[in-house]
Formats: sequence, structure tokens, C-alpha cells
Amino acid sequence: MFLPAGSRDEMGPAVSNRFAVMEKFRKVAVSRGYEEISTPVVEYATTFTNEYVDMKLQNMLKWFNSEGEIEVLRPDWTTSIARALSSQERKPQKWSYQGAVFNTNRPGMEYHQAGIEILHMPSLMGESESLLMAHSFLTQLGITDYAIELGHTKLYESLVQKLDLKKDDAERLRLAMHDKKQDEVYQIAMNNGGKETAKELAALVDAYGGIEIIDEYEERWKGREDLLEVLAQIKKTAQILTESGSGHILVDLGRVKNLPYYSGMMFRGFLQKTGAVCFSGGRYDTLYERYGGGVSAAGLAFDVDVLAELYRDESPMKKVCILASPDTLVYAEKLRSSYKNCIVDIQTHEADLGNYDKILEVKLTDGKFEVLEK
Ligand SMILES: N[C@@H](Cc1c[nH]c[nH+]1)C(=O)O
Repeated sequence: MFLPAGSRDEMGPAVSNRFAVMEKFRKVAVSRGYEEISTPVVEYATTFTNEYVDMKLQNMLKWFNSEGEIEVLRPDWTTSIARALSSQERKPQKWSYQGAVFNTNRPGMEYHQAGIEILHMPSLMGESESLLMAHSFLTQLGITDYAIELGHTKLYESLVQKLDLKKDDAERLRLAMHDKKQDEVYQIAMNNGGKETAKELAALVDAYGGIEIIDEYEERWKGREDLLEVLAQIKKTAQILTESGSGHILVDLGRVKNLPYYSGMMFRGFLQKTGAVCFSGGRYDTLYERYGGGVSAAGLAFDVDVLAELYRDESPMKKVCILASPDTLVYAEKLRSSYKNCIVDIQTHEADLGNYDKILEVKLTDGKFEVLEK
């Protein structure tokens, strides 16, 4: 009633689990050599709607500023970070970040990401590091049953090039491909070009599953060096991940971009229990063209809300409660230091005492302090 539709308050474990996930992320990122970056939550809309990024204004939380320019609440970290880093030296860089992103399409409008961006690293190094970092972070969170899905923008895009598609049809086809609507993909392709391409694209809808799909497509695409090169990249990445003990690997050769700026390999992490996407990312070299020249760039972002929902503290601290009054508070405060690595909560008798491992009461009788265990 007192909040705009979609906005919500959070309290208790929903908040503490999120912070716990964020703390673990920070530890892993810092230990792998990432520097930290933060950009403002309010940006110009054009940072995200320009032709290089091409995100949809309709999904952004926006208003006019006093000069009549549209400002938005950050809908995407990757684009903001590209803006912020556009004038940096051209040498390998690894950045990590965490915070809210806003999108009117999502329930709650505000959601939380923790992510990494890797710049000026040779091809495959950025992709592999992103995924190895994901593995290491998920392992720290105790999540081992997840799958990594690998795809690449160039497969679908090079097949579609053979069609003569207007902008609207191109978007319809992309959506049909994204939703894996095979009949619709076939029809749109048929109406805009040749039967051969329609058949190839329809088949690509099903090119989803274990890594062995690559072998099948190596046969199918014999002689098409550009496509074979992409398959080789996916295969090499899968091999690096498998040899490093990372999650179960899947490929989706028919995957289309979920964000307009991807320009190479794309990846997602799925939790096997729920099927939820817990991270998403890819290569996006062309995003930097807006700022004067492409840059080798890859990264990914974790959905902190999805991870927080799963989070369980494996070794929770013991909870000690000390019951005190204004007369015994100073003594109780000193008593805290006797309980190292514990949560020490000073409370009064009105507190709910059901949730502690130990309850003590400080009593003052005839000028003497006494500690009683309850
Ligand atoms: N910004 C992307 C994730 C990403 C980070 N770097 C590259 N991609 C997203 O929100 O899904």
C-alpha cells in the first residue's frame, strides 16, 4: 500500500543470505586477482539505448532530468562498466562488482547481481577464466550440482545471413529461436529465403544437450571453416572446464543472444535442482566500439537473489544470549569477550529465547555480579 507496485521490503534471512553470498563472492574475486569497481545507479538512458548496446528503453526505470534528458536506474552493469573503463589503458584487466540492477520486466523490478568483466585478454582466456571463477565461487557456496551451457552468437547469425530478413522478421525469428519454437522458425525462414536455410535453422533448434552434439555438427558442417572454428572454441572451453573439475557441460548451438551486445561465446549456469539460471555471460568485444575501438571483453554476472535463496550457512556460529538490565549492562558487555567466534546477543527477559545455544543471566545482588546459566 505504501510502495509502488513491484517494489518490496526484505528482512531477516532474505537479506542476511544475500549479504553472505556477496561476501563469499568478494573473497573469491579478490583472491583471483580481480579489482573492484562501482558505477552510479543513475545513468543517462543513451548509455544503454545507443546502437552499440541497443537495450530497450521500455524496460528501464526512467524519468526526465531538469535539462529534459532521460535518466535511468542502471539496467545493466556490463554496459556501465564499459562506459567507465573506456579510457583505460589497453592492458589485461579483471574487474568485479556487485549491486542492484533494475528492469521493469522482472518481478520486484530491483534485483541483485555480482559479476566480473575481463578486458584485453586473448580469446578463450577471458571466457575460461569467467567460467573457472564461476566454478570456484559456486563451490565455495556449496553448490556442486549445476550445469554450464555453452553457445555462440556466430552459429545462428551466420546461418541467418543467407536470409533476406526485414528488421521485424529478424526479431520474430530470433524470438522463435530463443523459445525453441521449431515450426515457427521453419516458417519464418521459409517465407524469407530458402528451404535449405529453413531446414538448417529448424535442426539447430534441437542442437541442445551433451558435448557430443559438437561431433555431430563437425560432420554436418564439414568444409564450413567459420562454423568449425566456433565449434573448436566451444570444444576447447569445455575441455578446460572438464579438466578443471567444473560442473556438467551442455551445449546449445542454436542459442541466440539474450543481450544485444554479445559477439562470441555465451554461457549460462543452471542449477540442476530447480533449473534456475544462476549466472549468465559471454564475450562482447563490439560493445567497446562506441568508445573508439573494439576491445577483447568477456564476463558474467551471478544472480545473487537465486543464490541467496539456496544459501545455507554450513558452519553457523554458536548463539549466546546474555540477559541484562541497565544495572548489569556494563558487566554483560565485558562478558562478551569471553565468547570468541560466537554471536553474543545482549537481551532482556522480554526477548524470544527459543533460538539460542546458551542463555546466561547477569544478576546483581548486594553489589555483586553473578552469572547464571539458564
Ligand atoms: N550483464 C550480463 C552479464 C554479463 C557480464 N559480462 C558479460 N555479460 C547480464 O546481466 O546478464
